[in-house]
Amino acid sequence: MAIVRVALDARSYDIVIEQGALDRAGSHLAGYARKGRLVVVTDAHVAAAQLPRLDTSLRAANVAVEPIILPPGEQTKSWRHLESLLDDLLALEIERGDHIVALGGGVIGDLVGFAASILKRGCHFIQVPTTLLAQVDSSVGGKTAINAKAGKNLIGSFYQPGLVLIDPSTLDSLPQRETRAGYAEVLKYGLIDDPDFFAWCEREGERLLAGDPQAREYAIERSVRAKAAIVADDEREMSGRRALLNLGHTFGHALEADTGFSDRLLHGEGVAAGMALAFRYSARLGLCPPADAERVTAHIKAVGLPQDLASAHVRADGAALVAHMLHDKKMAAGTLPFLLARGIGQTFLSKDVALDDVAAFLEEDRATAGA
Ligand SMILES: NC(=O)c1ccc[n+]([C@@H]2O[C@H](COP(=O)([O-])OP(=O)(O)OC[C@H]3O[C@@H](n4cnc5c(N)ncnc54)[C@H](O)[C@@H]3O)[C@@H](O)[C@H]2O)c1
Ligand SMILES: O=C(O)C(=O)C[C@@H](O)[C@H](O)[C@H](O)COP(=O)(O)O
Ligand SMILES: [Zn+2]
Repeated sequence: MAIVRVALDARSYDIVIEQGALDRAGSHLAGYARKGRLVVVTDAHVAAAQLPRLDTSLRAANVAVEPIILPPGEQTKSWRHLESLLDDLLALEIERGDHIVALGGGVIGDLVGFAASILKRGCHFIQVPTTLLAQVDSSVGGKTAINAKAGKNLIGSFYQPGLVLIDPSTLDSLPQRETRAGYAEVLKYGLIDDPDFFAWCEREGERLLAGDPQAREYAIERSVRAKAAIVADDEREMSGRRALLNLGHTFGHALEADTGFSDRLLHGEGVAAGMALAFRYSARLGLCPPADAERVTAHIKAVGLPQDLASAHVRADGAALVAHMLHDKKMAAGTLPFLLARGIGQTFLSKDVALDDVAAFLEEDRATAGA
């Protein structure tokens, strides 16, 4: 078992990583139950694959689980589902002191975190992430959100959980495509500022994707340690440090928006293509050695993730994709700070990017990839 602390003064909390933790949920979570019950919000896939483990363990500790089961998928991060979730929580007479458990991937974590942050002006919540993406990224750091017509994650809050309980064995039931998408956010930590970790991913990534328990636990712990340190330093993305976690996301969110947030392109797939594009754009600007951009592109392709517009199945032109980027939350005074790289492990926030140049690059990149 490993415990990583997210140090945020009164909002500090632990991330517990333990193989089989769901089967010991009684000992981890019973202390958070009021009147012998815990409300657990999950989606239909996770309810089938993992909820019984949590339920059995909590029942043995005399805690009844009150489940709220939502439809799976990105479309659930919406006003409609937020409203019905809030109504369901109120019907269960949730009090401000109660803890709501988010059992699932990033969709459930982001939605439940946002609901908890506004219900009765703030109830406690606990993250029990069940996808690789949620275990290495979304369950940590307190970004909560739903999507709006105008774009991704545009309505939300910073609201930290009280505990993150990670059981890597929940990934045994995760579809391979979802594991691969989550791997993009693992790679991200190496590309931001940890070139040794990127090299580890090049050597051991296939073992991690194949479900090797040691590789999985190593990658989860190394990722959450990296994220916890960044969040402790810049909780609300004010200093620029936390913005590094957005590597590949300005491109990625625009690609996701182009697909209408459908399952044609998962978040992690958009981020994978977005990181490869960010490295190639950095190389085109003369900032990054072309060999590094090629290495990043090659690894992303080798693990079966999209690395350009064609492999992300995006047909929109550069200008249309840039129009989506105008909704990015980093936009300030009419300019969009962009995550670029001077090399692998050397990501930085640039304020010198012209969006018409980004549009031109996207068209060139599409033509080069097709050539
Ligand atoms: N808040 C943050 O810091 C942050 C960080 C990264 C991503 N995100 C958000 O996270 C979302 C993506 O999260 P995700 O990739 O976890 O997707 P997801 O929550 O949609 O889960 C992916 C799919 O896997 C299923 N699933 C989950 N766990 C399972 C399990 N153990 N066994 C079987 N099936 C399982 C789900 O039902 C779903 O169909 C996006 O909306 C993204 O914006 C947020
Ligand atoms: O935690 C962060 O900070 C991140 O940026 C993590 C990202 O992986 C995540 O997708 C996040 O939701 C994107 O944030 P946004 O502010 O661009 O919506
Ligand atoms: Zn992300």
